[in-house]
Amino acid sequence: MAKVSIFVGSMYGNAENLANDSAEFLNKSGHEASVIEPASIVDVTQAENILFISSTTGSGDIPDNLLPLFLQMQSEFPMLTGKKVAVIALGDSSYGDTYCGAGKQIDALIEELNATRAQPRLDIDACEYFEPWEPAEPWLQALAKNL
Ligand SMILES: Cc1cc2nc3c(=O)[nH]c(=O)nc-3n(C[C@H](O)[C@H](O)[C@H](O)COP(=O)(O)O)c2cc1C
Repeated sequence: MAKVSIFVGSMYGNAENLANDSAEFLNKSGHEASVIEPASIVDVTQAENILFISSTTGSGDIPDNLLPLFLQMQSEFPMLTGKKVAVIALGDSSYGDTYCGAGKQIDALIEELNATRAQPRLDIDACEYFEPWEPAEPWLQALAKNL
């Protein structure tokens, strides 16, 4: 059993729903997952394992509800050494170069913070999947084994 803190960035609820469904799935898989919202830097430093689930807004930007935490992580730079961290990015490939920009920014930051990647990032394209759960489920199944 592993404890997983889920941090979510969402404008219109897609990533939010996926975060809640992911917590339920991980709990059914025998882990102890919860969506932390609003989250502060202390939630990050105290987390055992972390799952970021974020959509992209604007032009490759991080949603307003996750941005303060992201900026705080950038400025305070809490090392994530020894923590297993994974990222699910929601986006839309019709946005071109900024596709999944928020998830990519988070992914780059956790790399700099020396996190152990539990899984390669999952990018979910709204053009391809109407329902993000479809690609997320097998990815979460693999994550549940890696925790
Ligand atoms: C105003 C707006 C801007 C967006 N900008 C981007 C973008 O730059 N890159 C991208 O991949 N997706 C972009 N998207 C697509 C969303 O990330 C995608 O629809 C996602 O599923 C929304 O999830 P949410 O409801 O959790 O915010 C944008 C969507 C909207 C409405």
